[in-house]
Amino acid sequence: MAEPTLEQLRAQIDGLDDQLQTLMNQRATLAQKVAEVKQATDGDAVFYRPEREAQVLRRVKERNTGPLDGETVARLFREIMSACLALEQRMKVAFLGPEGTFTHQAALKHFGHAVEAVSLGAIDEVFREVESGAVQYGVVPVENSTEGVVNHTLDSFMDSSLKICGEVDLRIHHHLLLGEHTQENRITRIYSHQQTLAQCRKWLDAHMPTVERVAVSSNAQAARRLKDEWNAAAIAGEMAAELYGLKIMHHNIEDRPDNTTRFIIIGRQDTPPSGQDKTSILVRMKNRPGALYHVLKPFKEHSVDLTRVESRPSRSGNWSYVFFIDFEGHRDDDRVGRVLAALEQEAMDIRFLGSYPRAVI
Ligand SMILES: O=C(O)C(=O)C[C@]1(C(=O)O)C=C[C@@H](O)C=C1
Repeated sequence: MAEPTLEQLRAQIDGLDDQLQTLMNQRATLAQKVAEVKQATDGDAVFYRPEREAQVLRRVKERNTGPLDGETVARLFREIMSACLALEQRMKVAFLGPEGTFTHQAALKHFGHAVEAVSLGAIDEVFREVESGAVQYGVVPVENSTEGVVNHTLDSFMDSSLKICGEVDLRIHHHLLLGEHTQENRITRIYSHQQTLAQCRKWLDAHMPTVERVAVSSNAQAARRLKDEWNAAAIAGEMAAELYGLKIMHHNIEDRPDNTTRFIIIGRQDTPPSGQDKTSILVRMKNRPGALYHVLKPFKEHSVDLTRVESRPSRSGNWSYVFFIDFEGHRDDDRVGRVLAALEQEAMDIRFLGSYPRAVI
């Protein structure tokens, strides 16, 4: 039989597109009905449901047979759900700005593009806006695989009652960016966030040892500066390059190719179990010998896997320590309940920061 012609193949694509569009609208109509049910059962209805979204996306990946890869199909479904949720409620999500930061990218990766993303200047402002209800959720960086924790975020939790309701992992690529008037051999200054400069230290030492490195408040801020400056370069990601119309002179100049940053989503509600969850807590201990041992023992005894332990001096006196701990499981799981009960006996104070679905995309 003869191969189908271009016209025939396109006619088949048109037919499938018609069906896809009808199905997407049917799905959206169901989401609107879900919104009515939520509103009927609760006057103060919560429309965004992180546990359900994680389950939907996991199912997408599990049933996928290709040729599109699971990650790609999940991203498409991410956008469909984002658009469906926007019909239920147009959500405002604050992030550590300015626009074009990796936190901005993380916010859109997690919520899709149908939310109103609100850029704020500092991590504690993001916390404040979520607390006041001016926005429903916030996105802040928490941990970087090269430089460790983002201290501002951990500190903000010490004074806040907000809950973690999700996490996002982002592969971070840094590029050397130039404005249109600057020649590479004329660069005298390089702007970037202090953590980014640290993450590209080896590349900078090898290729630009004499150029001054200037730390600014964010990579996007560094990119934005190039508009008004000559003989300067910035290190930032692709989104900042696009947003501020800059040339990428050198791609992927980060010292470690597996450089990832972890972000968290903060909100005001608790999240029910999704089946594959993590929990974060803050534990305050007396500064006595073996404090860390006493914190970790219950996890071993009840076979709960830790994913991160950070210790910080407490700000409320010299005699206590604060541990930020992430582990596998949900607060409603029996094993996790037993660990928390055991920690209650050991600690001066425990604060539950949230149980939330493990990142899916
Ligand atoms: O299942 C729900 O609760 C819905 O509102 C539907 C839906 C979806 O589009 O699948 C939309 C938003 C929620 O965050 C979760 C899922």
